This record gives sequence, C-alpha cells and structure tokens, in this order.
Amino acid sequence: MSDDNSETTGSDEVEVDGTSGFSTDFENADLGDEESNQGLFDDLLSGEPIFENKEVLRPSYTPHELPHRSDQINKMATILVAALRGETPSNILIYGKTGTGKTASAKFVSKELESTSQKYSVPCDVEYINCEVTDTQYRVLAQLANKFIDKNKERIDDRIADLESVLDALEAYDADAKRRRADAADSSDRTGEETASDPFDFVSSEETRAETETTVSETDLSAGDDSSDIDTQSGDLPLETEGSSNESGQPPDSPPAADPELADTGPLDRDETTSDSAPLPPDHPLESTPFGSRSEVEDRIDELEADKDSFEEVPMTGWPTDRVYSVFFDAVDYDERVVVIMLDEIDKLVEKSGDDTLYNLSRMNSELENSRVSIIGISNDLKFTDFLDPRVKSSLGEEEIVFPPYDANQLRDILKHRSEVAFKGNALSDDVIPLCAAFAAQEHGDARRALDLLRTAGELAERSQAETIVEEHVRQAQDKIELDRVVEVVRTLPTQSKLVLFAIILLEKNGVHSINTGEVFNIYKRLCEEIDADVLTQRRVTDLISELDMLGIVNAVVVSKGRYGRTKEISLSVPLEETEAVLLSDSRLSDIDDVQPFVQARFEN
Ligand SMILES: Nc1ncnc2c1ncn2[C@@H]1O[C@H](COP(=O)(O)OP(=O)(O)OP(=O)(O)O)[C@@H](O)[C@H]1O
Repeated sequence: MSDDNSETTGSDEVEVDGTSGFSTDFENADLGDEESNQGLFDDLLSGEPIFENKEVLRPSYTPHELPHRSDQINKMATILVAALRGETPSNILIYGKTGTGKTASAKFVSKELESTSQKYSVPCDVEYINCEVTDTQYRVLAQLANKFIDKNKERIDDRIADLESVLDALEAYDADAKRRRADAADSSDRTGEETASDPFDFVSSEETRAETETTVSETDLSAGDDSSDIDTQSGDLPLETEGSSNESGQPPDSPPAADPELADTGPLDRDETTSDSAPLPPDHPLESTPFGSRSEVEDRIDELEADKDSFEEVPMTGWPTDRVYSVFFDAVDYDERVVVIMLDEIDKLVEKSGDDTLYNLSRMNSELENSRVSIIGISNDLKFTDFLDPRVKSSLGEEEIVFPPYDANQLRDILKHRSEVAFKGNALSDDVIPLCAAFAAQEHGDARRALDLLRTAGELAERSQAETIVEEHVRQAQDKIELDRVVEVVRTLPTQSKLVLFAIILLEKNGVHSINTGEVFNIYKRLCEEIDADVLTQRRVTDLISELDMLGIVNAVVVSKGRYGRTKEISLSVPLEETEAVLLSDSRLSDIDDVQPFVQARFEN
C-alpha cells in the first residue's frame, strides 16, 4: 500500500496539505464510508418486521398466564399455602414430559407465594436450582448456602435500617422533651412558681426502661404471639411443628405481625429486661418495640453487624461437603421462616451424584430450630425415583403432581395467547397456528416445540421478506428444527458410532439399498483401519446400529429372508448430505480421503 495520502483517501479531489490535512482527511473518511456502504443491512431493515416482540416466544420468557394448567397450579398452591401459615408444606414431586409447562407453572406459583408472603409479612423464601447445571451435592449446597447468606444479609440490613430509624426517632423525641422541659422551666420562672414535678422526666430515652420499670406491650412481640410461648432465654419464637401446631394459641391463618418491621427485627429482639409495670407513654419511640433503652437498640445493631460479618461465603470448590452442609444449614436456620427449595431436572442430580443431597435435605427439618424446609422436585423422567433410597423416595413424593402432554387444541390456545404479543397485527395467516400445534402435538404435546416452530417460521418469513407467515414457512421451520436436532445428535456421537453411521452413508451414497449389518461391518472395518481406530466386533456394531435406530438417525427393520434366516435392513432416516458434512467436521473422520475403494470392496469379504 502506498503512503501517499491522496491514494489512501480514494479520491482525487481531496487536496492534502500540511495545514488542512487533518480535517480534509476526516471529511473524506466519512465520504469514503458512505460510498463503501453497499446497503448490506438496508434491505433487511426496510422490510416491515413481522415480530412485535420476539422475546415472548423464547424459552427464557415466563408467561403471565398458563392456559390449561390451572388444575396443576391450584394443586401446588393448595399444598404450598401451608407456608403462609407458618407450617411446613409437604414435599412435592412434579412429573411430566418435556415442554409440558412444569417449570413455568412451578415458577409462577413460587412467584405468587413470595409476593403473598411479603404482602402478609410471613417469612417465606423460594429458591430455584436447575440440577442440569448444578449437578453435584457440593454445588447444590454451596449455591443454596450462598443464596441464603445473601438473603440473611439483606434482612439484616433492613433490620439495622429499622433500628437506626428508631434511634433517630429517639433523638428527636429527646430533643423535643428537652425543649419542652426548658419551656416549662421558663414559664415557671416567669410565674415564679415551683414546678412540682417534671412531666417529661421519665420519658427520656437516655434512661433505661428497666430503671423506670416500664414494659413492652404484648403487641410488640413478633407475630402477635402470646409472650408465654417465647423462650425467654434465646428469645426464639418456634415455628409450629407437627403436633405442636396451635400450642402458641396463634390460629394457623391468623394475621401476621402487627408491625412487620419490628417483628422483622428477629427473635433476639425480645427483651429480657422488661418488667410488667409503668408503661411508656404511647408516643414514645420505644413503646412499640421490645427494647428498654437506647443502649439496647445499639447493642442489637452491633449484634446484627457481627452476625453479618460472621457469614462466610462457600467457594464453588474445595471445602469438605459436610462443612458446606453446615454453612448451608446455619444460613437457613438463621431466621424464622419457611423455605421452599425447587430442584428442577432433579433426575439429573440423582443420575450424576446419587441421592445424598435429597437425603440430607429431606432430613433437615428434624434438626432445624427456627426454619422449615420443603422440597419441590421437577422431573421428566418418571422412573428416576426407582433409584432413590426408600426413605428419600417416600419423603420426597409426599405429593405428586402429573403434567400430561398438551393436545393440539391446547397447544393452539397457548400459541394464540403468545402470538398476540409476539407478532404484528396481520402477520399470521389462519393456518399457521393450527399447523404448529398439530406438528408439536405429534411430537409429544410439547409447548416448547410449538413455540419454537412458530418463532422459527416467523424468522424464516422475515428472512424471505414476506409480509405474512404462511403454511410453507411452518413446514420449512419444522425441517430446520429437525435438522438442527439431527446435527446436534450426530455431532455429539462417540467416534465408533460416527464410523458406523459413516459406513451406512457411504453405502447409501453408492446406491446400495436394503443395507445389511454385514455390509455395514465391512465398510466400518475399512474406515477404522484408515484412521487407526480400534475395530469392534460385529456384535457390538449391531448394537451401535440399534442405538442409532433409537436416536432416529437410521431405520433398522428385521426382515425374514425365508430359508436364509432373518436379517436387518438398514436405511438412513436423516438428510444424507447434511449428516455427512457434520461427520466430516470431526477432525478424525475428515482424515479419510478417498472412500470409494471401500465401497467397491464391499462384496470382496
Ligand atoms: N400452559 C402454558 N401456557 C403458556 N406457555 C406454556 C405453557 N406450558 C408451557 N409453556 C411454555 O413452553 C415452554 C416450555 O415450558 P416449561 O419449561 O415449563 O416445560 P417443562 O415441562 O419444564 O419442560 P422440561 O422438562 O423440558 O424442562 C416455556 O417457554 C413455557 O413458557
């Protein structure tokens, strides 16, 4: 490239001189950009977009409405309402095939549960874990421990803020008292009369309530409980447990704490130094608190700060599991509350690391003092409980909720709801939703698949700059999704299976129909030799062919050959060229250059 400026600017008209060189270059660069823009994006931008909001068709979107799931949602709510009464809800196992709305429904219910618990100031936390991602006991416990530590810290901050505002109120109250005292002294000086007693003497917050023998009214106590139920040593207010429910005299559905903020200051706030006489005046800032003096409030703040500092986050690896468990346990039990732990894809956790996590979680309640834990397990494998310890199995499956597959009509409703938000006014032709619903219902009533189809059809229509989505787009979308699935399955096959599949492809490519196992085996052997791979026995290769059949990549049918016995006839069930391309993208298989001779040699053995 030349150093000459006039050349690099690409325009002869531009003069470059020592003084104006910079600005001329700059202007020219703009011009150059404009000229070099070939409108790559302009065409695409010019078409009216079909989508109003594509995000609502993505799996990550949580819908506000879940048609055809009200039975399951109501059943979950009926079980979980116990948490709002301070009782422990039964554990729930949710089953159903993929895409039947299990996760969406469980998340919907837990959102409602949390917001209702906030509305009534009943402490209840829901934690969601996807066990496909978090699939060992260590990781599950560490993630839960850290989440509860964060929640505890947040609550402590709220409590400290509440207590600080009590201190502020005390200060203002004292200042006011002082001022009024001074006013009173002034006026008595002026009248020359002696004040018999100072009406504000006893209300100064500098003095302890113990000194003035004041008391805390019963409504000051958290959750409106009868004070006789409070362990005056620890200040704990035990949650109702089986058999002991209602011993506190609090009806299960009684309204929550009269003053949530102060109830929230925690079990330790109950004051042991209070006595029964001489109540504080009703407008005193400590009147509605369990504290007897400013210093008690300050001590409580210090205590909370110390608690906060004592929490130690669990690292994602490296600790012994029992230490992680104990941090998790303490974090959960720090506060009085009901905790619902939602374990999605719970079968993956059991498959990967056994049932220890579930065993530990399900026996926690017998040891927890302040809180209670309830588990919701979600699985699309109906048989995973067969691998569980019987104790875990019976504890986890206290309640079971089944999510049946959607039929085509139900899928149609679901798609209709979403499409109203997802697409522009007339973007859908009439037959699109019924066709997407029908395809997905054939699959196994999978709403995710139906939504994917609709979104992909929309994208294909958008790409072809069509104004409306039509049936053809849905069919193309179906092929594309199917191909994407095949590509993913083939890409992740083990090398030996890839070699078997490659052998089948080579035979098909060379016009061999009704391929039998022996033919596949001969070509497979040659391919192995070519890339120096171990050669499996013909019996193993037959097994691999059956696996490919189960994955839907090949079709293997047993046919009778009369007196020659029975044989398998194998054919490819996926598009040949695309599958071959995926196989050849594997670096080992791409070493095979000229495959023709192998196929020609197939009858030689
Ligand atoms: N009744 C419904 N109404 C609206 N959308 C739904 C409904 N059921 C499922 N969906 C949507 O279908 C998709 C899949 O649902 P979800 O993730 O809840 O399925 P799942 O049963 O948990 O599947 P998996 O077992 O594969 O996790 C999500 O995008 C969800 O929003």
